[in-house]
Parts: sequence; structure tokens; C-alpha cells
Amino acid sequence: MSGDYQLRCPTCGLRITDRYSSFCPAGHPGLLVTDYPERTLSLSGQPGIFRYESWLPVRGRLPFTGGTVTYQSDGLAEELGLAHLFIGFNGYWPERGADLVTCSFKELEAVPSMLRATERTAGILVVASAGNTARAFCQVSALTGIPVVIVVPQSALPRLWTTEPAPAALVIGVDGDYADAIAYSTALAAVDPRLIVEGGARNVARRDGMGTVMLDGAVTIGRIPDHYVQAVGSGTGGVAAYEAASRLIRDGRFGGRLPILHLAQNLPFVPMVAAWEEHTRDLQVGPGTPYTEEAEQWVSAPVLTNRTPPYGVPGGTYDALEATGGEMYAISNGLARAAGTLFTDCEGIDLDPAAAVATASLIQAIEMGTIEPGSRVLLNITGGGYDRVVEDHTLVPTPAGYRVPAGNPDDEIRRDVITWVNDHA
Ligand SMILES: Cc1ncc(COP(=O)(O)O)c(C=O)c1O
Repeated sequence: MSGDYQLRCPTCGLRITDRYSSFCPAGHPGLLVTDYPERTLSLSGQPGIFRYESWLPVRGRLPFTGGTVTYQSDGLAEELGLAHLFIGFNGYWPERGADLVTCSFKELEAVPSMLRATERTAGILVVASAGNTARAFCQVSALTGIPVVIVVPQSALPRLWTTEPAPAALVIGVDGDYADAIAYSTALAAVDPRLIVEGGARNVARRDGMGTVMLDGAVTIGRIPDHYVQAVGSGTGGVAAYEAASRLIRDGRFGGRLPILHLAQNLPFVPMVAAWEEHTRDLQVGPGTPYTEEAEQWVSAPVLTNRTPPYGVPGGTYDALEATGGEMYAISNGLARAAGTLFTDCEGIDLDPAAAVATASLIQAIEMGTIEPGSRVLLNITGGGYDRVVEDHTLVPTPAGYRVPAGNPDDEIRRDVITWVNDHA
């Protein structure tokens, strides 16, 4: 049955019966992995992400038809001299059938995460985000009426919009940065047992939702690609691609080799690139390192500046890079801008700055010889179509219900949030 799965600890292999666990009961810190009873991938006949529902940790569906659109590139492929370049487009581009209206692959995470939350009795998610993730969760709330609490830095509020009003999304703007929003969201979730911290990379619904980019790529190409290219901040998309490819190998119909992961960050904030160059799990971030709050200010793709990515943890990005013989790239703003322009000129759609970073890393990989011209390449365009979406939709700002100082929620917020939960649970 769709929605059946077991969680497994990547360290000790223990199978965990509680389908909502985030940690191994034996105390191992690794990211739990889903094992689905269906060894072969069955396609449901549904559009978008629910085509892959047999490998999603959810029961039922939401009224949501968006998903990745994978197509073989002509223009960019020719420009770069690649014989088999496939683009996994995640964003808004109706001419190609791409219908993620908040313009990023974060909708692929939001949909299964929110659906899975509705299965639980204590089921209102509290999500901390600096941008695209918050917008995606608000949009899914707008479409479905599922309540959600969103905590963002106040600077991210202008990027919070949906294509329909989202009355069941409670938005809290924190006077601080992404790290402050995460800390506040954790404290807020403790206010009422019906609130649950969404969990980021630990949330298997998020990873398996993102993994559908790889599934759609392999189904379109007819086999697992040789190379997978993505820009990363948390690295979760890379881990998800690796996990999805591992399932496809067990399926047996899509080839037996993992794709080599090519993951990119945006200079000057490139802590994972530096750690991977040293081949260490030990990530150096913060004061005394080059990867400070100051460095974060200079990147063209702020969504790529996560200070606590699940990099060294078992089952995280380091392990995914190791397993696939992966590479990492440090991309300057100038190279990203030029690559983004080239992509738009060749393919005909605007990109999220993060997707421009990914495109630049593909160019660098070809120049370095880490991607060969004859190989099959899946380029994950994680976001795009912002110029296109405003032609078809009116963007509705999602206002902050509260603007609060960083720290712990005060008594008034606690009272108000409990009242809000009573009204929405
Ligand atoms: C458009 C876009 N691309 C890439 C990323 C990085 O994703 P990951 O979580 O896989 O590191 C993000 C993260 O927010 C994003 O919004």
C-alpha cells in the first residue's frame, strides 16, 4: 500500500517501528532512511510529484499537480558540447508543463511534509526558513488549508508570497538571521504539544520529496544519469538524489551505478567545499573561519548559506559525496551571473540565483574534465520562472502575524499561539 515504509538507522541498521521518528533509539546521530516495501518503482498515473507516491512516506494525496519536469536540452547542451544534457526543471514554466508556482523545488519538500503531518494527532508543523522553503509551505497551506507556522528572519518577509491567500499560515518574523529563526521556531514548538518541529534534513518526507527530481530524471532518461549537478546550502538535495538513486539501483531497471554528485556553493560562503577538499567531516563555520555572517552577505544566492548543514553526520552530504565519488565547486557571483544569462539565452527561462550557481558548476566541471562530453548529465534547476509567474498570477504577500525579537517567545506570544492552535488543530 502506498505510504508503507520503515525507518532505518544508517549506522546500526536498526529498523524503527515509529514511522515519525527522527532519531535512532540506540542514540546514533545519523539521518534515518526510509525503506519502502515496493522494491520496483511503480508510477501512479497521477501528475506531478504524486506520480512517485509509492516511494513517498505519505498516505493519500493533496490537490497538488506540480512536480519536476525533466527534458533533454538542445540549446545549452550544444553550447557546452554535451551530447546528453537533461534538465530537471523545478519552477514555473507552463510552456514546458512546469507548475511550481513559488518557483522552487522546495514545493517538492513542502507537499509530502505537510501531508505526512496531517496523519499525526499532534500535527501542526513549525518551519524555520530564510526564503524559498517558507514560501513553498505557505503555498501548500494556501492550496490545502493545512495549518502551518512559519518562522523567518524579518528580512525574508518581502520574499513571502503565494498565488492565493494563505489564511492558515501563521507567519512570525524574527528580528535576527536564519539561525535566530531556527532557535525561535524550536522554542515555539515547545509551547504546545500539537506543534512539531519540521526537522529539515532529518525529515524523510522532505528528502524523499526532493528525491523525486532524481526519479523523474531516471524515468525520463531511461536510466540513472552518470552525473547529477546541484547548488547546495544544506546539501539535503544531494543526499536525497543519492538515496533515490540507491533505490533505483535496487529496482534493477535503471542501471547499477550511482550518479556522481557535483554539488556547488556560492563564494565567498563555501564551507562544505572547503571541508570536502580536505576530505574531512569537520565543517568550519563562524568566527575565526572564512565562513562568517559577513561572508554570507556577499553571495548572490543567499539560500545557499546554511551555517549548520547536515554535512558530517552519518547519512549526510559527506557520505553521499563519498559513496558517489562526488565533487564540489566554489562559484563566484560573476560566474553564476554569466551562467544564468547563458542558460536563459539558450533555454528561454529565467533562473533562481542558486540554479545559476549550479549551471556555472556544470561549466566548471566540463572545463575540469570531471564531466565528460558523452556522459548523461542531470542538471537540477532548483528554481526559476520568477519573471514568467507574474505574467499569469497575482502574487499575494503573506504578512507577518507577529514581529518578535530573537530569543524565546514571550508570554503574550505563547498565549496567542495556543489560542491559534486551538482554532486550527
Ligand atoms: C532554489 C534553491 N536551490 C538550492 C537550494 C539548496 O538546497 P539544499 O537544501 O539541497 O542544499 C535551495 C535552498 O533553499 C533553494 O531554495
